[in-house]
Amino acid sequence: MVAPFPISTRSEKILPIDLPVVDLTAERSMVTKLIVKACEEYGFFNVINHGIPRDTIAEMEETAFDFFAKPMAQKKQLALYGCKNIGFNGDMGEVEYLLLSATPPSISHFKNISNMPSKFSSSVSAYTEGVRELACEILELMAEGLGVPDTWFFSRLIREVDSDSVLRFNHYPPIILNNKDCKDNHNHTKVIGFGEHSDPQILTILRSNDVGGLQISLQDGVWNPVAPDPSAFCVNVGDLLQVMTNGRFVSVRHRAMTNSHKSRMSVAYFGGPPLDACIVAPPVMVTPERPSLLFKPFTWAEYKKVTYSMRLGEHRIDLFRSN
Ligand SMILES: C=C1C[C@]23C[C@@]1(O)CC[C@H]2[C@@]12CC[C@H](O)[C@@](C)(C(=O)O1)[C@H]2[C@@H]3C(=O)O
Ligand SMILES: O=C(O)CCC(=O)C(=O)O
Ligand SMILES: [Fe+2]
Repeated sequence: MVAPFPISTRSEKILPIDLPVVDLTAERSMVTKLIVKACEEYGFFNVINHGIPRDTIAEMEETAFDFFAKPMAQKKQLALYGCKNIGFNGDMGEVEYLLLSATPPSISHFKNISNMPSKFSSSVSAYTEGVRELACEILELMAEGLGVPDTWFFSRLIREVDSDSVLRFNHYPPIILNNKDCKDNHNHTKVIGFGEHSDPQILTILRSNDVGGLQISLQDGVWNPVAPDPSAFCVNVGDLLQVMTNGRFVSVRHRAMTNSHKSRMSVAYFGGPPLDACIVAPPVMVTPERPSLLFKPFTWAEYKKVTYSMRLGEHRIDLFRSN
């Protein structure tokens, strides 16, 4: 019998890892070095002492849980709500979500969401402003660490009023499976909440509750579960940042698995540039190790169009490699 949910069936090795931890209050040159190393080796790192007030996070999380607890008929009235179908090309996962445009991150913007209490718009706005600022700060530290003379080179793109950023709330309800074939060798469920993919934008700032599920793939066929840390933000390099660093930073594939007993909730801010922004590495990223541009220049509109016409797990960045 075919299970009614996606289960990972390929033979896979599961190897838990600890992500690098970056303390934003540490000495600046140490922070920039650590970030650069983490982005080269893992494409992911955790940020602590990030400055976003605990209340801002707690309020956003509470309103999101309240929303997902509503009856299905009510949730489905909202065009921004999705359940099990991811994108428009047949991808499925054991997830329900809200997908909001995060540009511009102002209270008035989120007020336009019909049927939502004003508490939702104010808490989501405050959260979005916090994570956008955090993303900009991290992008400036990255530019500094890479020796890019204009330290606003990356952050400017998501600060622009017409930047194309997105906020996604993912809720993974618990799924209990008794069959031992549905567990990996670490006794985690093999039910896929959000399938394997890389994030297409510049930088992702992800936060989850204390339920694990995120796995990254540093090597083909190997999945590395990462422990959740609700007091930290998990930051990852998107495809565009890989292009703008001429391949020095890696946009690493990842996925989210469901838990057998607890609900996982994650909130991801995807910092994206304006649609007409030209994506190309600055001259300083062309070095003896990378003597030419690895990718052809393109606009975000061109890349986004390709991304949204493809399946979640496809390697879209390969289409833009220089010959
Ligand atoms: C299947 C798809 C969903 C997605 C658009 C796409 O065609 C391929 C990329 C997917 C992704 C992954 C990261 C983000 O969650 C997202 C919002 C994005 O920008 O690219 C999703 C897209 C989506 O859910 O619409
Ligand atoms: O829920 C998670 O931890 C990951 C979600 C994710 O990768 C995404 O929304 O792009
Ligand atoms: Fe992702």
